[in-house]
Amino acid sequence: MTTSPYAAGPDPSAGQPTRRLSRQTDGRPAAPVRIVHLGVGNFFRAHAAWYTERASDAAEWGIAAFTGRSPATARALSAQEGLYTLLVRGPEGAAPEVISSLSAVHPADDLDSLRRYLADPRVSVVTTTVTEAGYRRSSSGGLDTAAEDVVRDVAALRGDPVDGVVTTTPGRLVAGLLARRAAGAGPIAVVPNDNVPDNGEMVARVVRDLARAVDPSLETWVGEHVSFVTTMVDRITPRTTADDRAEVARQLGIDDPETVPTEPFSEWVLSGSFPGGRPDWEAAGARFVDDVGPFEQRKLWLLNGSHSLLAYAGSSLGHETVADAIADPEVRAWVEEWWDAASAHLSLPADEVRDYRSALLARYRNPSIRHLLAQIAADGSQKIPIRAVPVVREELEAGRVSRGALRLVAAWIAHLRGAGAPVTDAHADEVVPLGEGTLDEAARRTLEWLAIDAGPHTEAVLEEVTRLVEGLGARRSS
Ligand SMILES: NC(=O)c1ccc[n+]([C@@H]2O[C@H](COP(=O)([O-])OP(=O)(O)OC[C@H]3O[C@@H](n4cnc5c(N)ncnc54)[C@H](O)[C@@H]3O)[C@@H](O)[C@H]2O)c1
Ligand SMILES: O=P(O)(O)OC[C@@H](O)[C@@H](O)[C@H](O)[C@H](O)CO
Repeated sequence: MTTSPYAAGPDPSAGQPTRRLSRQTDGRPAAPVRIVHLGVGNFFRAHAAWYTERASDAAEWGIAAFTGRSPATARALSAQEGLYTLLVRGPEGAAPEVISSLSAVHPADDLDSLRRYLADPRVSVVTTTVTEAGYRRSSSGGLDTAAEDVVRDVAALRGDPVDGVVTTTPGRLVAGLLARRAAGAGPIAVVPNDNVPDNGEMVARVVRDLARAVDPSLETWVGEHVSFVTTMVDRITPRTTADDRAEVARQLGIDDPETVPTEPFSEWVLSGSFPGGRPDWEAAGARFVDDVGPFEQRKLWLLNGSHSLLAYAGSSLGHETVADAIADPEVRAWVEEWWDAASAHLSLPADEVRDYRSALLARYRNPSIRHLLAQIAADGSQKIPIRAVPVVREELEAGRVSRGALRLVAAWIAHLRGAGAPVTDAHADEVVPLGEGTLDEAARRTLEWLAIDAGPHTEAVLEEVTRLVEGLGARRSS
């Protein structure tokens, strides 16, 4: 499906003439919009948009994508009529593919278009990829009703359910669902594609909480008309670099500022119903199962957990990318130790776990993927509780003060205390102070914030965490 379309454009690669993407020359018309997506980041374009492109019925399923916040991506993608290049980077080289499944791209604040799409009975799926922080959850998992933007959204929709101006993802979903209910447009599926356990129930909860706050009868309508699908998503997709854009120019003669680099591996496991229909995503390799839980636990603990360990421990040693960090024998040993701790609590056959671990090592070592540790380090407040804490707790329940599991917590504490990648966190005000003061104080405060109650092992856990933070510091200065 590699194509070479274009209208004249600037040249990003040393004098070589290049063209810009356009549908006229690409030859593929935009499919009718039947899917709405919120959050047009790189991952969505490497994953759900790619599966939709590859569905056997792709010509019937166009996506209207909305940015998460800023309008820049909508402007850039609209200028090329939704087309963009996916650059699949494997160890053997890079293969570009022009993706055409985005039929329209809108800025986040184009609420009229969002409401219009959701009021259309032909639209039957809403997907989201807005990062863990985008769902505006409180630490209890429900909607953060104290957050200022959430308070504003509730007031706006109470005051004007038809035109109220909202900014959060739950607010935008509820605004769209109000329009759908008013139009009698029928049932719809909401499909979150972020790395959050039980993400279907997670988004159901914030939507119901916000719906109830706006209009209790809407919560009932949501219960009857909206299916929340749970997913496990996997495809390592870094930020775009100038090299990616130049590679596309070199291979296809296209200047595509919206190029998205990704790896060859991809996985999408879904559970839930689609009452209004969906694309034939299985044709592209998606799997529909009764229970996503075991897949999700395997991926979140083994992949994302080790990613976070690499991000905090690896960056504190001066490594910049996943490939750099995993090449450091000591860091690799820490990853193996983390995997040993996590693997003990996975409900999957041992040989499957072993194969998954060795496949992960190969993916991390992929020399043509430049995945920055600083990107993975962002929003630890949302990630450590789901990536590290369950394994620490399982180990404690098995009577073990697990060095392999606690190192991830220790590495995050070192990060909060200034080591390695800078702290970028939606809850920085809350978590940066956790790392302040003496190391003992920081460890106690952080374990309490993470609700790690080690009971009789409390002092042993504190000692281990302190030793591990010091160990990282010692390696740093050696
Ligand atoms: N990149 C990967 O390798 C990968 C793989 C699997 C899953 N994911 C999931 O995808 C998410 C996005 O990753 P990405 O690589 O596309 O990142 P990205 O930075 O390219 O895109 C993030 C998107 O989320 C939106 N967003 C961010 N904060 C938001 C907020 N508070 N409210 C609303 N929208 C918000 C942004 O506007 C953007 O559209 C991750 O957080 C993760 O849960 C990523
Ligand atoms: O995307 P985040 O920020 O949730 O986490 C960073 C990485 O661990 C993650 O993006 C992985 O690359 C991805 O989950 C692989 O499928």
